Amino acid sequence: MSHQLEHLRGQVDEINTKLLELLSQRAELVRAIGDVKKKQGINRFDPVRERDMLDQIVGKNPGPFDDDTVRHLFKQIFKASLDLQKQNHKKVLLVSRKRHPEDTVVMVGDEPVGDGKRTIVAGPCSVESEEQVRQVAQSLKKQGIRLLRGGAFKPRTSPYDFQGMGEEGLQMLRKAADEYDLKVISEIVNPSDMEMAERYVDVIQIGARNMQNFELLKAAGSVRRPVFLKRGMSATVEEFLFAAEYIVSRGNTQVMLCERGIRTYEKWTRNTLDISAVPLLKQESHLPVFVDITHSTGRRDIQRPVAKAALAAGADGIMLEVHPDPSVALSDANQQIDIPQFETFMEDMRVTGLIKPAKTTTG
Ligand SMILES: O=C(O)C(=O)C[C@]1(C(=O)O)C=C[C@@H](O)C=C1
Repeated sequence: MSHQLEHLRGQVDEINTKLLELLSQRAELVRAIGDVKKKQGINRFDPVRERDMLDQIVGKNPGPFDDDTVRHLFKQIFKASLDLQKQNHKKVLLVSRKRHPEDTVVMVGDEPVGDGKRTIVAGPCSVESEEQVRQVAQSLKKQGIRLLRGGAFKPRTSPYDFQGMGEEGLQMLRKAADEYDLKVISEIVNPSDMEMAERYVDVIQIGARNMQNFELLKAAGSVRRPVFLKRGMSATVEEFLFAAEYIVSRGNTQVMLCERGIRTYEKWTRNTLDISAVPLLKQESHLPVFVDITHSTGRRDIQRPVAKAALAAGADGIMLEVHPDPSVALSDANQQIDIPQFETFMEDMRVTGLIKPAKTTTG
């Protein structure tokens, strides 16, 4: 490099440093302005002030930059300043990892979830009979799985479809779970049912259709049971986290998140599994993250690779539907797997090393 070029660059370096110092000083002042504005309830963005400043600056423009370029450069500074003011006042959510860097381990009775081992939640879409639930519970026990799911209150698209067995269904789930030392997870759709649900279930599920039912979320925030919150079918990841915040901000910190596919134009799957939501949720939040492989795909033939993808992407667990005879199921007959298929599925998961071998084989 010639001496002359070196010298000129040296001068530019010095100016860069000065500019940065000045920009940082400006940023501190702007931050302080932001605080004052917040206290006084004034809008952060002030186009009139920006226009005045630009006019003043351009009026003093000595060149060689033309006025438009100067305007553009300063507009970038105003924009960055505005962002800084916003950042300063953006509330850090309770569900955020910024607030709580360690993973939350949710205790479902004596069963930890989110502690590093992968958790499987399985069971029929709907509770249909004592025998049906019992058969599935027995199969879970054989696989060393502790969390039994089953729908008793079914929010269905059509009002003419099976609506679930209600409290009687919860009783059946409890009975089967107690027989095989399992934990019950079931969806509650009405805030006034929370108290009743606490008698039968170990985990309250909030379904996709209710993810933004704020009264239900508040009610779930007040119960002494962990909550399994499913992502709404059209909810953004941010909206999903805000829904979880509703629960946690009411005092219930035991929340698990479940990605269950979102609605897109794709028709070959029931929903589109948003696999990127898994690492995003793990990054942004400290709560355990699940993937519902049944609802996200709506088909049996791709459940295994999807389960593997979910676990490889960092999910703490997966949820799937198992029915003794799916072809006669009262809901979601096309997507549930039967018990032999479930056993093969579990075997495959173990071979990959993603799921640990079953501890218990009795029952
Ligand atoms: O002066 C203000 O009210 C500010 O908030 C500061 C500032 C700036 O960067 O100068 C930032 C954003 C507003 O749109 C206008 C000006």
